[in-house]
Amino acid sequence: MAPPTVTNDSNQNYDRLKEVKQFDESKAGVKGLVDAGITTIPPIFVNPPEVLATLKPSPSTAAAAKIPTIDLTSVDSSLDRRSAVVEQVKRAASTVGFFQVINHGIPVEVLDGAIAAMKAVHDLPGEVKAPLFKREMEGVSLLSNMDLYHSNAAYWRDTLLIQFAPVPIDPAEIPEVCRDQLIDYNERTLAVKDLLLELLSEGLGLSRGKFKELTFGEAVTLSGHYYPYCPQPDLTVGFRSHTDPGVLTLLLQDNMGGLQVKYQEGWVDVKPVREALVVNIGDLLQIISNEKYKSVDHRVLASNSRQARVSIATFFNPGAAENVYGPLEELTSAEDPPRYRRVTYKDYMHKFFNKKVDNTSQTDYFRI
Ligand SMILES: O=C(O)CCC(=O)C(=O)O
Ligand SMILES: [Fe+2]
Repeated sequence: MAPPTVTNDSNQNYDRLKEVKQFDESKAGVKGLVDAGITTIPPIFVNPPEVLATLKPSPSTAAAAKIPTIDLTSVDSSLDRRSAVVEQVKRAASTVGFFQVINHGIPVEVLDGAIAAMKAVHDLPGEVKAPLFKREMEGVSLLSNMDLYHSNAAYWRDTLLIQFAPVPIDPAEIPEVCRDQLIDYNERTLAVKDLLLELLSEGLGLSRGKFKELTFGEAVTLSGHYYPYCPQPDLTVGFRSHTDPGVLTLLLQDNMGGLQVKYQEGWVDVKPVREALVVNIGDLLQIISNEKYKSVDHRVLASNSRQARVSIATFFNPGAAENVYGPLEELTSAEDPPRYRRVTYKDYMHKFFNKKVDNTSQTDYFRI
């Protein structure tokens, strides 16, 4: 592995590595900085000018029309309903790459309980959280800036990561303030994930169980994000623009807003819809579908609202890191030859964690 690079193209006249280490070793995350009462953000968080230039609101953000809300009622009991929903899912997956689902079967109390529990963990006193801060993403960990030592700009967010599968988690590892709520939420998302994978598979003309055969969704990582108050939201981001590297992401967001999707030259807001789950296509689905489905760049803005934003992203990934994925034979032809080279899930993830903050999409690195 190449040695870590720790430069910030826009501001090199300070010791970035030293400041990055200091932040890392504080084991307090971004919330710790806010609790300490900072009024300007440390230079390691300042994003490159080409990114900052895109933070201004763009004129066309007619979000609702672009990011559809799909009603999952009766997809399991009516064939007509099912084929109508497959069409809607397929259309969203092959254009904007994002949609929201309602009537997904998870009770609203479970959704609200999960968000409240996640907020409660991040709001725990610093000394209680410090032992949870670690860089290894196994079991349960608190993490701020997973790519801290490789990236050229840090972002304004802390995350509680829980690796639920394929290796089962010992529940005792999960902090008590959120344990029951997150276990419950996680279990209930699995049925939604199974259904979505079937619908997406059907949308490509594949068998209902094709994605399951590919082990999609066997790995489950729950990421509880906390985006605290930021005194200078025009200099950094809540989370950098990226595509999700895996198969499929289910996202539960609170009502604060800030998630944006890059679509047709502009940034479109993913407006919070009560009781909905946001679904987005990951890079592996774009690759195996030979780009029939789109994994689209998205980001989260930093905000100077005093109320933190909380979201829970569940990443559904292949069951084994050694699995190799490329465009499926069924989905390529002489007229539509494979657009990507075959890659192990592990190598793909490695690239994700070492990507620079710039305006390129990660899938481009694997394009033929
Ligand atoms: O917090 C959000 O709304 C989005 C988070 C996200 O995109 C991610 O974790 O990959
Ligand atoms: Fe994402």
